Amino acid sequence: MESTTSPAAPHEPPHTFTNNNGYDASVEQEIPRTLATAGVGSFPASSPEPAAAGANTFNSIDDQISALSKHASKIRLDDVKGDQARDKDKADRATSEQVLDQRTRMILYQMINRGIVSEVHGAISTGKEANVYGAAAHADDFSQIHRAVKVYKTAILSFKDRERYITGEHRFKAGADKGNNRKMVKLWAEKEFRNLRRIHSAGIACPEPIQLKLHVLVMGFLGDQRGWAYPRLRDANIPADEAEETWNALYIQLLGIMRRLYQVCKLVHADLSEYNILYHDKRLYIIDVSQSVEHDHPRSLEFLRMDIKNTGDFFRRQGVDTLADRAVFDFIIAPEGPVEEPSLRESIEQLYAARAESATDSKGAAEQEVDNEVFRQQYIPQTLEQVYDIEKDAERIGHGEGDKLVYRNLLADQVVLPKTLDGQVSEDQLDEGATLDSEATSDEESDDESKFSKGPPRGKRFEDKEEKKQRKQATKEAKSEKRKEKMPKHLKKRLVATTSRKKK
Ligand SMILES: Nc1ncnc2c1ncn2[C@@H]1O[C@H](COP(=O)(O)OP(=O)(O)OP(=O)(O)O)[C@@H](O)[C@H]1O
Ligand SMILES: [Mg+2]
Repeated sequence: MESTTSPAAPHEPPHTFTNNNGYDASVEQEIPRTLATAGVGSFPASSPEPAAAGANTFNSIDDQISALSKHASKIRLDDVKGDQARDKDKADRATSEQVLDQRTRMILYQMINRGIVSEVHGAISTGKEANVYGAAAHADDFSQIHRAVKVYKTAILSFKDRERYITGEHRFKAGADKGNNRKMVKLWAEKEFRNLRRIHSAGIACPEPIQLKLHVLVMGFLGDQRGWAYPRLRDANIPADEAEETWNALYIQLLGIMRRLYQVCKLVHADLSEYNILYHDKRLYIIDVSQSVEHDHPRSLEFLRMDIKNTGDFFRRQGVDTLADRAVFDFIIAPEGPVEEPSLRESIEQLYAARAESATDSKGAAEQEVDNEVFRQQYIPQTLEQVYDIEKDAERIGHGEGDKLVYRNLLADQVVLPKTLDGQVSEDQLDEGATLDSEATSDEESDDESKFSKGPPRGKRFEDKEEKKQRKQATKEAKSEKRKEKMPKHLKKRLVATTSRKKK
């Protein structure tokens, strides 16, 4: 059994878990204490609904609260052991911070009621922005499985720092109210959920997104049967005798993931490091994707460069002979080339081979570091409008020096030139007033990811005013034409009734 005293220990489950048998008896005795923190008896007699709501509404909310409160004993957060081995400060903080507010509790009760989770227990991790709790659930065959519940903190200021990830992100255009913390946090949770869904469906190892309600996200648990979460890559316990080989392979695996993330999911992680990758059995799992941005984010390439630096630094510290940051960057954003394993791995191997053949190979580590530094300082334009001196760059291309441009790989890509990828119109464009309302989308949201597909520049702000007017007029006329052809309701009813009678 893994020991929690080792820095490489996975997160310890807070309760002894027996398959099909829930948690051991010692835990049950703690319930009264939890009930007290849950404040079950102290739910307001009536909910602070608008005055317009009638007495019936109050009653039904009361009924709902008392019905859901029966699940109070299934939330037991007192026992926080998860982080102790890894970070004592964090574990201390956990004890004071794990008390959930009433809104969060109600969301969890509702999820328990719907069977999304059957119990929520101690924190796997407590952080500045979110706590992640372990949870149990019943699988389709009634066996017990584990889930993870990420609860974003609604009363935090640190989300304000995140503004750089939002500005320019089209999915945040509607609904982002930077003055409203709760709303912002809800958007972050929603963003993480959507990103996870996209990453998961691209076959990249990550938690399976299961359910989202406001600031509470339920996902698949990355850990073993007994409820031990996999360690972060930073804490991975790799035996010394296979360290070199394993670290090299993991580095190559990660480059493949980054390219796939960029090309298939159209995302840049934007906080990728050994802290946001979990490790198990030679496999990397990508987590914490709430800040991940789309291609059209004005700083996505800058974030990509940062991800390359952070992960490269980590692997260099493990003794891996890494590729130059610029080579990795080019590999990830090149529109041509494979996006599937094992071809991804093969093309990385080719990069190593090409490096070995090239004249620059004689460069030592120090020189490579200089190259990396130059690359990190370089300005990366994201769109044509941002190109600093377009004439000069065009001249360089004319002189056959196009390959010196940082954005050369983007020249053929839709990121730079505002053209349609495949003529698809994105959902955003269809629905001007689209909001990222998780309440409306979480439960019933279809798996249709077309709203994320890249079309021409987002929004109708690129549209000419006159064109816009004409378009609106045309839509209006088309609608009124359609109305003319519409069969009056009473006639339609009669027709339906007679034809169905005939069938019988
Ligand atoms: N699906 C999961 N399964 C198992 N463990 C998880 C899962 N998701 C997260 N964790 C654990 O919880 C920790 C925190 O998760 P995450 O990185 O998503 O939160 P965070 O946004 O970084 O929180 P903060 O920034 O506030 O620390 C991770 O390092 C990982 O150990
Ligand atoms: Mg994290």
